[in-house]
Amino acid sequence: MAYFPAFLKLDGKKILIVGGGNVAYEKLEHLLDFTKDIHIIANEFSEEMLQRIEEENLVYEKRKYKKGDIREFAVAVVAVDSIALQAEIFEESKQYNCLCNAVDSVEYCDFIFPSYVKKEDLIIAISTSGASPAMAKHLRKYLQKMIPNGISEFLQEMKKLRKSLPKGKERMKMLDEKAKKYIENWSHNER
Ligand SMILES: C[C@@]1(CC(=O)O)C2=NC(=C\c3[nH]c(c(CCC(=O)O)c3CC(=O)O)Cc3[nH]c(c(CC(=O)O)c3CCC(=O)O)/C=C3\N/C(=C\2)[C@@H](CCC(=O)O)[C@]3(C)CC(=O)O)/[C@H]1CCC(=O)O
Ligand SMILES: NC(=O)c1ccc[n+]([C@@H]2O[C@H](COP(=O)([O-])OP(=O)(O)OC[C@H]3O[C@@H](n4cnc5c(N)ncnc54)[C@H](O)[C@@H]3O)[C@@H](O)[C@H]2O)c1
Repeated sequence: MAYFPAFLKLDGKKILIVGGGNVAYEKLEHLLDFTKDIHIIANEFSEEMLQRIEEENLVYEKRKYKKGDIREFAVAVVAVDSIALQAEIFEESKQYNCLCNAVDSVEYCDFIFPSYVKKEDLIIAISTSGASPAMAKHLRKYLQKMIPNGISEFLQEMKKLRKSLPKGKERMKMLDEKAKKYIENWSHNER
């Protein structure tokens, strides 16, 4: 079965990253675009990871993962170089209703990280269902070049209009035409 694309609300949800290497750093960077409530446990941390942790004032522990560590977390990202530990934490996560992502095997993932383009309110998520993360990355770069930066202001304007005008067919028609026109003029909009 394919993955269901959903946008997860992280407010009030505690995130645990296990691992302090290159992949943990990439996952941390992506999570930081959406939440600061991140706790990290690893027996070794890379320099860049430690620097980012300090910049963001995150809680971290330099030690081995131990059973039960995920208890208080809503989401766990297991970025360690051991498939056995990824499997173990995934199994454990079921006991605590914790959503788990394991970086080496979709078998041990409740969800996978998409590649994404983010321009304030606009978020476009891309997934290849794990078939080719490299392809997801290049498709992201392609879309990033295509979408004008001005889209953030355009979305703000649309948001204001939606709030200020009364609900109904007329508002729907007007918003639909404005959005259609914006995309038709894509090439004239500032990149
Ligand atoms: C999109 C992105 C988001 C992010 O990380 O936030 C992401 N991987 C990215 C990059 C990337 N990852 C890898 C390469 C090397 C080239 C290649 O293998 O293609 C590159 C490219 C690079 O780094 O240049 C290697 C790799 N990745 C996974 C495995 C394990 C396996 O497949 O078995 C291995 C093999 C390890 C090995 O054996 O060496 C697994 C996963 N990686 C996913 C996400 C999930 C599926 C996403 C999907 O396809 O829908 C999934 C299933 C789980 C997860 O991580 O959640 C991010 C791009 C962000 C961006 O730039 O936009
Ligand atoms: N999903 C992806 O996007 C992706 C991309 C490339 C590689 N990978 C896979 O990700 C894995 C990690 O790669 P990396 O380059 O970050 O490795 P790394 O060796 O740089 O980092 C591994 C980290 O795991 C920590 N660790 C290991 N056992 C631990 C334990 N018991 N308790 C706490 N921490 C522990 C280490 O201290 C270290 O910080 C590899 O197995 C690789 O195949 C995934």
